[in-house]
Amino acid sequence: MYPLRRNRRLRTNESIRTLVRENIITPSDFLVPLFVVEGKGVKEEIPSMPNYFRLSLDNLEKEVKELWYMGLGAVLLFVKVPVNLKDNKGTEALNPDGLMQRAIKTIKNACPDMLVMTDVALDPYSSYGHDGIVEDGQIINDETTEVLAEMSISHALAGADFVAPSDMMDGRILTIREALEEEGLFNTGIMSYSAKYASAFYGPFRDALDSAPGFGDKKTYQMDPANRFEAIKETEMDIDEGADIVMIKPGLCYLDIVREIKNAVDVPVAVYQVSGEYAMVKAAAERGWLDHDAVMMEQLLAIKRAGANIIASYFAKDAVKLMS
Ligand SMILES: NCc1[nH]cc(CCC(=O)O)c1CC(=O)O
Ligand SMILES: [Mg+2]
Repeated sequence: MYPLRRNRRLRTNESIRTLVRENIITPSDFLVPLFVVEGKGVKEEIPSMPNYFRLSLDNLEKEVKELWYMGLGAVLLFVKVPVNLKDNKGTEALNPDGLMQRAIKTIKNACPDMLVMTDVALDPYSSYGHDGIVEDGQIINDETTEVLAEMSISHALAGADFVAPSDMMDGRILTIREALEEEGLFNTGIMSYSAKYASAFYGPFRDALDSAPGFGDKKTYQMDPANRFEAIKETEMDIDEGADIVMIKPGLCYLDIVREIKNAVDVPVAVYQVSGEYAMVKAAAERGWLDHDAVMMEQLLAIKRAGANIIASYFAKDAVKLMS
């Protein structure tokens, strides 16, 4: 073929590189995770997540308006629940006047078109820091899915557009879908964390919400990082049960899974670039060991190239600022 084919011709300068580029990152790729806390005027930096904050409702409102102005139109909400409100069954999760429910209303009042997705899992509400109800040291599956369904209804009634179950109980998508239908909430979407691995990359997130498991680990419900075919099975089952969007989590270490699932399914695929992935880049950049912006964009692009239609990322604002 050489010299008829010289691949470097397509790399000669930025204009030709731009012209033939296969993937680009745009603001509409992002889903922005937000951490909400009680209080007024609160904007606390999360120690293991530099430049990322827990926000009280007043600051949440400001943040959401800023995101909207930047072209970021979708958020994923997490709440930090006061310790005295935690119990084994996550009772506070169903409080119609709870922090999550107020956060949803605050956003919808301030910015009605902002797409609001909510985390559905017991861990921030659980006195054990687990994603399910605990009995004799075990995480009970079916009772937990009933609570998750009630939680989903509560979020939907408060105004959530999508609920996002992140717990990995079996059958919870069907239980949630049926419960929403029964309540007439047939327009509420479900983004399922369908292939969620038992990963060590969630550490900073658990600091952010004070939600680390009080005993054991999450390996009896989250997936084994060694497994690949299981991710497809989990995802196909969630689609059959009624998931509108599926998600793979974490991102970077699991891009083989992302591509595999993208090729196998016909629903939008989301990828969560998790807290530990964010922390690694921030830490190395603080030491001057990596170029923050270049590494950030390379990682986001790799996630998109692997097949992500939606990227949940703590870098969303940093990335969009860099584009403008
Ligand atoms: N339901 C818990 C949940 N939802 C999202 C994350 C992690 C997100 C991140 O690390 O950024 C976790 C942590 C966990 O499973 O322990
Ligand atoms: Mg499953």
